[in-house]
Amino acid sequence: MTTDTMLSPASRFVQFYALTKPRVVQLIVFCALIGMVLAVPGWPSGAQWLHMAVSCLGIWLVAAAAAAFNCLVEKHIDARMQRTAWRPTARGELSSSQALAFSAALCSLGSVILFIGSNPLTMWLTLATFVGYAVIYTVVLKPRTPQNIVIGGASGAMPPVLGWAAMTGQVGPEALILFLIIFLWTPPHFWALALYRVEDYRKSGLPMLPVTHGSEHTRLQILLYTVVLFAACLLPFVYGMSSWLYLAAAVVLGAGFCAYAWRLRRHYSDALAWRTFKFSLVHLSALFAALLVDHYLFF
Ligand code: HEM
Ligand SMILES: CC(C)=CCC/C(C)=C/CC/C(C)=C/COP(=O)(O)OP(=O)(O)O
Repeated sequence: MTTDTMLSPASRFVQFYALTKPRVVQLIVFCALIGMVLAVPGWPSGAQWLHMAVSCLGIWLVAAAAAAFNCLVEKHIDARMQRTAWRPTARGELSSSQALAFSAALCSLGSVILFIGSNPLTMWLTLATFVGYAVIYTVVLKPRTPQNIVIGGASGAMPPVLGWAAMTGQVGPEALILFLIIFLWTPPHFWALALYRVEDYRKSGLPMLPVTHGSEHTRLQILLYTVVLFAACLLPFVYGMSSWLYLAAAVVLGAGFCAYAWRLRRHYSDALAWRTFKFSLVHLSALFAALLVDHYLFF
């Protein structure tokens, strides 16, 4: 085993970077950016682009800090699950103090950037989101209730609210509509993954829905949430935030998610659950991309 002193700086960087759950945080920041874009009528000025970039950096840093704190808190749980056992904290390659210092540094830097480069409200809301995910979800809810990801999903749904606040200094109804969409998207997103990882979660001792209530109940919940999500995704058009282009995307993507959920309910397979999980990522990414394109074409 490579000792700490033998690790190159690049290898050490890779270890710390892995704690930030980069691909998750990438979509988190993209959703925050869409909140920023929708808050600014028309094409942004140079100063507004700079403001967006600085705000995205601050949000990325705090989200990365939250993910790293989650890895620290769950290192023993991660070590018991095949999907997460590779993580540097689970393998003991990074100590708890190293992970804590890394998370604290990212969170502090991100907070200062938001306070100075964006506005105090955005900093406070982002810190509240950090606490919501890293403490309320990870420490309080996750080990105790199968509703952990529904309640904890509120923190994951905050990015568009943060983006809107960054550009306006307030929280508008448009931002809350985007919050609702991600809030309703999270349960089918996660429960599809939890279905094919159910044995992993059973070993971990975590009360995820497929473990506590079984596959059939979970698949019904996924279907119910995707149907409600379909309706919620129409709200940007109904509220006048978006036009026909977005509506078409919302209908096609929402119908696709409902179709996956319906098939999963009727004929379960791990392969279909995995494809449903992967489609959830396509759904949210493409939906928010449609908001972006629609905004610049019509607003
Ligand atoms: C409490 C809410 C959420 C839970 C419990 C959850 C759970 C998960 C889990 C367990 C994975 C697999 C990660 C891995 O195996 O490394 C995952 C992947 C992912 N999640 Fe979520 N998620 C949540 C919310 C979100 C939100 C709000 C977003 C973005 C807006 C998001 C974006 C992603 C992405 C992009 C991936 C793929 C990561 C990869 O391919 O490595 N998730 N999610
Ligand atoms: C702006 C800001 C502070 C954002 C924080 C929100 C955030 C980072 C949400 C991440 C969502 C997510 C991947 C949860 C999975 O956690 P998990 O512990 O269930 O996943 P795991 O089992 O893969 O560790």
